Amino acid sequence: METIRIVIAGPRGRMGREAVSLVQKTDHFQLAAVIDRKNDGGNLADVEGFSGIHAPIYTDAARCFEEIKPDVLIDLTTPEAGKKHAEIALRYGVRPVVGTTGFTDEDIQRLTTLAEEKGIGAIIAPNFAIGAILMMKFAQMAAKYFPDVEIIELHHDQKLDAPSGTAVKTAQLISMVRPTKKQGHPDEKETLAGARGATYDGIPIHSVRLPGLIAHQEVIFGGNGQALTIRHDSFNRASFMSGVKLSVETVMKLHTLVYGLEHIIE
Ligand SMILES: NC(=O)C1=CN([C@@H]2O[C@H](COP(=O)(O)OP(=O)(O)OC[C@H]3O[C@@H](n4cnc5c(N)ncnc54)[C@H](O)[C@@H]3O)[C@@H](O)[C@H]2O)C=CC1
Ligand SMILES: O=C(O)C1=N[C@H](C(=O)O)C[C@H](O)C1
Repeated sequence: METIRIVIAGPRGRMGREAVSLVQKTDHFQLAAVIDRKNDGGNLADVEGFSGIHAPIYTDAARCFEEIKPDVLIDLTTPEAGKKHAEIALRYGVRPVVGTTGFTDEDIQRLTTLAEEKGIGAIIAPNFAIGAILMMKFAQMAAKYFPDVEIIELHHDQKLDAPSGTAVKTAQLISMVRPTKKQGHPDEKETLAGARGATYDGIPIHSVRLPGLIAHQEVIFGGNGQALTIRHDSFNRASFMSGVKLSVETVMKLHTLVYGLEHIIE
């Protein structure tokens, strides 16, 4: 198998650390460089917690891609940085695998157009965990029979974006198979603003943020005299890594942008 040269943006973050470790232990992956907010010009090996892992550090994505010419960028940063990095990567012919969430439909459309112009692959994956992909697929299946649904996503309290990328993606998949409808009583009123949550195409989404949590989601369907709950839990960030590995391998064979691993995991 040919070696895939990878740049990781956000290596010191919770997900970035796992990704560095994944690349280190995968024979056909090579950590070519990292993009970090600090330590420009330094080496990852000199950063606490990365002893023995040699990779040049860049704060400027464009300069990194120009000098390193990697095959793939794995971005695990913040919504603002992730959008910028993905766009610069595509402009330099580097295939982005974006785990960072908080992208709007317009962001995804812009990156899709750019990937098409460049004729190279890109993946935006709101969730890399296989169980989460299945949860979303099962939810889409169930929505054909249970059109009334609410999503509750629960995450650690350091998360920047709400609702989660996974919750938005779940709502998008559900709205593909059910007609738009207003749920609840037609005359319902919130006596406390936000009580009924955010809505995506009429689907309420509720975001919980608490210390101690990692990443969890329930999709609750209500029907006549019955309810169906589909739940997924990530108890650690290693749960996302098989999806990161698959995405890096797959993006090398793509010529367009894929949004969501449900298109890859059949
Ligand atoms: N797709 C998936 O399966 C998953 C996605 N995520 C997403 O991944 C992203 C990162 O999550 P965490 O690791 O928990 O966050 P974190 O806050 O632990 O890490 C983010 C890292 O990005 C770095 N960063 C910020 N701006 C930067 C810039 N301009 N250049 C380089 N580095 C920069 C920060 O210094 C930090 O080290 C979030 O958007 C989160 O929603 C998280 C878990 C799973
Ligand atoms: O920030 C996180 O932690 C996670 N973010 C992703 C999301 O927004 O859906 C994926 C997972 O839920 C963990």
